[in-house]
Amino acid sequence: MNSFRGVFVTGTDTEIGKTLVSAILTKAWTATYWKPLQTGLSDEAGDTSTVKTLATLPPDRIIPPAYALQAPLAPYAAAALENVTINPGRLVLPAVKAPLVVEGAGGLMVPVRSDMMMIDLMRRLDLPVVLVARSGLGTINHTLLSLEALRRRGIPVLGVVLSGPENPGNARDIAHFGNVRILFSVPRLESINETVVSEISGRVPPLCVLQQQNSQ
Ligand SMILES: Nc1ncnc2c1ncn2[C@@H]1O[C@H](COP(=O)(O)OP(=O)(O)OP(=O)(O)O)[C@@H](O)[C@H]1O
Ligand SMILES: C[C@H](N)[C@H](N)CCCCCC(=O)O
Ligand SMILES: [Mg+2]
Repeated sequence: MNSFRGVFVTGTDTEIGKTLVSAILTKAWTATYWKPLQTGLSDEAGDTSTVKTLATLPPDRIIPPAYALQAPLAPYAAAALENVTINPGRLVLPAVKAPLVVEGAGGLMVPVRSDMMMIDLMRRLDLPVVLVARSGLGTINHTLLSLEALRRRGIPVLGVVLSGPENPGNARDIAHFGNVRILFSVPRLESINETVVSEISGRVPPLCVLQQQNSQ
């Protein structure tokens, strides 16, 4: 496992807060950010520009997407609409010194190719996973299902980040039943900017500490 190479940020859903969490982690670990598969550019500026702004990243700490597609769909469907073939050879870890924060698109079982789901890409990149989940009702099921899918494939999980209003009961039960660390929580934010990202990043444990804890 490329343990010290960084993490793969996935989530229990799309629009769950992966980009915000990726910005927080990139800031906290002075990491390099990469969103290999960006879709939905017809609707949004893209996660790369969001993270660049929120984490105040210099250009050399951003890797452009391998694929930047228009339709707000899974990469497999968005690529088909543009007659683009997603080449696995372009979905390999870039050779950078800093730790990488790699962000997926949507959740784990999102089609990338007819023979590849997002979870298969996580396996190929061989990075430990940070799983972003909602904090509220319904999240226990979604989170435990995601953890089961990851563990069945031998994909190490660094921990879970809960996004939304504080919910100590759900945090406790996810940690217990999922046998997983809650890395930190992101409250429901009125405004999202560099200051907030910097403040929350101060609560993130160092990457090397998390990976040492994971290897014990
Ligand atoms: N804690 C939060 N408080 C308030 N708004 C949030 C929070 N987290 C995320 N958002 C907002 O919710 C929307 C979706 O979040 P985000 O883009 O991070 O989702 P995502 O999981 O990265 O989605 P995708 O699968 O497209 O990458 C964004 O407008 C974001 O600013
Ligand atoms: C467009 C969206 N914001 C993401 N980039 C892609 C999400 C794909 C979700 C597919 C699915 O689970 O139904
Ligand atoms: Mg995102």
